[in-house]
Amino acid sequence: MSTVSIIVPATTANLGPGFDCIGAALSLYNEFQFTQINTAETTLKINVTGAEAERVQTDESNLLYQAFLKFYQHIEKTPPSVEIDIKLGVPLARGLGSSATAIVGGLVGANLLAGEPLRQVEVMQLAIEMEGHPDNVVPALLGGCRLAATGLILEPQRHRERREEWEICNIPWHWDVIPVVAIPDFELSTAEARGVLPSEYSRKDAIFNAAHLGLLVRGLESGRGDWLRVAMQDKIHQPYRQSLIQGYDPVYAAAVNAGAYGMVISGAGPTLLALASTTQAESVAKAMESAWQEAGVKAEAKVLKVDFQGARRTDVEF
Ligand SMILES: Nc1ncnc2c1ncn2[C@@H]1O[C@H](COP(=O)(O)OP(=O)(O)OP(=O)(O)O)[C@@H](O)[C@H]1O
Ligand SMILES: N[C@@H](CCO)C(=O)O
Repeated sequence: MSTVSIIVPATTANLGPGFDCIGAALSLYNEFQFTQINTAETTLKINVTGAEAERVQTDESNLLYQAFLKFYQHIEKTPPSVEIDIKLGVPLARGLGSSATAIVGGLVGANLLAGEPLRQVEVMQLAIEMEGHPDNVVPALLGGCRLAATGLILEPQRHRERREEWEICNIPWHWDVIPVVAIPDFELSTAEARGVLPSEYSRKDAIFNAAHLGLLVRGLESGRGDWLRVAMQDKIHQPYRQSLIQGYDPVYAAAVNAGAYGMVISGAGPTLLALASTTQAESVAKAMESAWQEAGVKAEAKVLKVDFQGARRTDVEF
């Protein structure tokens, strides 16, 4: 009987101007344990613990198990019978990549149980295909802050039109840029938050986001607050989603007045992410939590760290 235990970090996607292309892994974790059971027919048992455990499916529709099945389908092998233990540490539908932890966790767990027939880049490709955008699953798998660009590779010599490949680059994160998340007690599904976005944008908005994403990358790398203050703005998703998050404006004002470089929606929300210096992070967290409570919303603010390791085994010492 084989068992593998892994943890997968939460992630915050977009970081303002990097819609669907940049994200960072954070020090909040979901834990997954897979125990292979030797039985004739394929059976499944899923146990879920932690806050909101009752919200996670325990049958074959479970997203972690769906990723597990996708892996075995990809390697053209019959999936083994398995008992899965899920310990939740990442809140659901809050913009912290809970679905990405399930997709990455299912694929990584299956790869480990199967003796690692796939390389990490192949697992990453399957994860992006499942989620539909790279900015949560890539940092959840690899750790750190990651920028993903898809290059359409022309292969004229083979008369094949295009092969889409992802180019992933690590974005160095300065030690004095601290992620502060304020997690409200209401939810906003990614599907709903994507549904309010326009399908086309002006050239002016496209140029605005291109410039601000470049400045964001340099600001994260250098720790320069003057660059981050300007960089954390967006024309692609924030203007359409802010109204879905009750209290956005007062929480933004409180965060900046408490010394944050800036504040954005974490992923598709409703969690709000502020970036602050080490000395300001705690006061920014308190200010965001108080502002939301004054707006009538119960929220919990946490000063986190960037997780630079990504999904990893916890049952063996390396
Ligand atoms: N740890 C988990 N294990 C198994 N399934 C999960 C887990 N987390 C989320 N899911 C499932 O993934 C699906 C989407 O979850 P959720 O609503 O949290 O994702 P979302 O809308 O993408 O929001 P976010 O990714 O910001 O958390 C739901 O069916 C949920 O049950
Ligand atoms: N880029 C995605 C992230 C979802 O977590 C969105 O904002 O819809």
